[in-house]
Amino acid sequence: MFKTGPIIHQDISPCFLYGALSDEQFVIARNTADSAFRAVGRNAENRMLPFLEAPFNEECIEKAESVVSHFRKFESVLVIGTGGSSLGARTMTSLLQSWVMADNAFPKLYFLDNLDAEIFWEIMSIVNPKTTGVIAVSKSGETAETLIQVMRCIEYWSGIIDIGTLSEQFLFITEPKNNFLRKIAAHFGIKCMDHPTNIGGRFSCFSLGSILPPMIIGFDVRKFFHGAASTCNQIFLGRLRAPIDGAALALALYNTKNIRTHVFFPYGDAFSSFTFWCRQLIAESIGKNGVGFTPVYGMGPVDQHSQLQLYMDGPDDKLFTVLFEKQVARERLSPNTWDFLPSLRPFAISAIADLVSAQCNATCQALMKKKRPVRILCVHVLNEQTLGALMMNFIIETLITAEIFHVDPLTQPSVEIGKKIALDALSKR
Ligand SMILES: O=P(O)(O)OC[C@H]1O[C@](O)(CO)[C@@H](O)[C@@H]1O
Repeated sequence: MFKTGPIIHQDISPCFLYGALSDEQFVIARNTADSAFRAVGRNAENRMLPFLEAPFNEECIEKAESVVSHFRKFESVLVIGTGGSSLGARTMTSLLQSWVMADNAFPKLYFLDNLDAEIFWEIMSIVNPKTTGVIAVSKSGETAETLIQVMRCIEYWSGIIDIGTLSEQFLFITEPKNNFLRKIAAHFGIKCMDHPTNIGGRFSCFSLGSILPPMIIGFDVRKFFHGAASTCNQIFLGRLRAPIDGAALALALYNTKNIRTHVFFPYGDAFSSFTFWCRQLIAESIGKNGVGFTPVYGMGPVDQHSQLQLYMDGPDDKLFTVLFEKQVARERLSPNTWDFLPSLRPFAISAIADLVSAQCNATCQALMKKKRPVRILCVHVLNEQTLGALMMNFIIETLITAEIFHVDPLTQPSVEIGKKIALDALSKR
């Protein structure tokens, strides 16, 4: 059964307890965030935000299902794509990868999302083209990192398998436009599936190119969609204020404390890819016209031992979002084994999950005592449903923040400048 009702819990009270922010400062920002939220609601009603509708649409799941079993036959699947054409899929996959790889039931997924000659050729030396599928995802079909890796793969595969069977192993997901990926597909007879033209990369986590790779390794996408759709409903029905209050908090801190940095500090490795996805969402959607928040990634507890000193005692210019999953104790303790070291009794009588939870709490308390603004986002368990809820929550929070700062969240015009310079330089070789 799917759980209904809010499945994520946000607590912003730590910002007020020790005076990082006053109630009055927050209330002013909350009024602004409320009217920005109403504007987002109007845009949604006018169907200008199709990605909010995406998790209500099973058609996309059915399209993915039509090719999932084909790709499950391979030993390995390479997923080529970058930015929003990879981060959503990676985030979903990271929930499963560890146990899936352990039982070998599904292909091993390799994400070629960065471009690195060493890693690319290392992966080529590991996989067997005869038993490896390739999925390339690019909305534009024109992204340099994606194209060059697709081209090298086709050359490499052609040297080993019959070129006529490339169509069996390759699949491209791209807009239905006459882009480079489509042209390559037409030339080699490779199957193409449509990426929605009206949904940009970082908002495409509920679209085919993002859901297909995790589905190949057993991700339950229906639960994921349900988590996102029910959270979307809760928010627009006024039953979940988390994204509105999150945006209000950021605005209040921006105005009163000049805060421009947003540190994500999750406890739980499974949050790691999610945080990278959030980073693109916040950076590309809001960072324009001289405004924006610089998203910073940390991971607890490990980064307590690298970044926390700065966060506690360095410049007071950051908002901290601590993400926490209530981890369950998995071990049977045998405290008597450690009777010879009485000082270690706290660890002898506690599970690893208990220590993680205590450390998360301690970090929040310590930051609060230093009057650093902290909000805590907690899920009971990080699974497909809560991940969908979290992603929807941050998408809506980002839309509200963009509305507050009068920037268009759907574009990233400045990224194009560098792309053009790189392409011009290569063309002159
Ligand atoms: O899906 P595409 O068109 O290959 O784009 C990949 C990524 O590149 C960008 O356009 C710019 O970095 C991102 O917004 C996008 O997610």
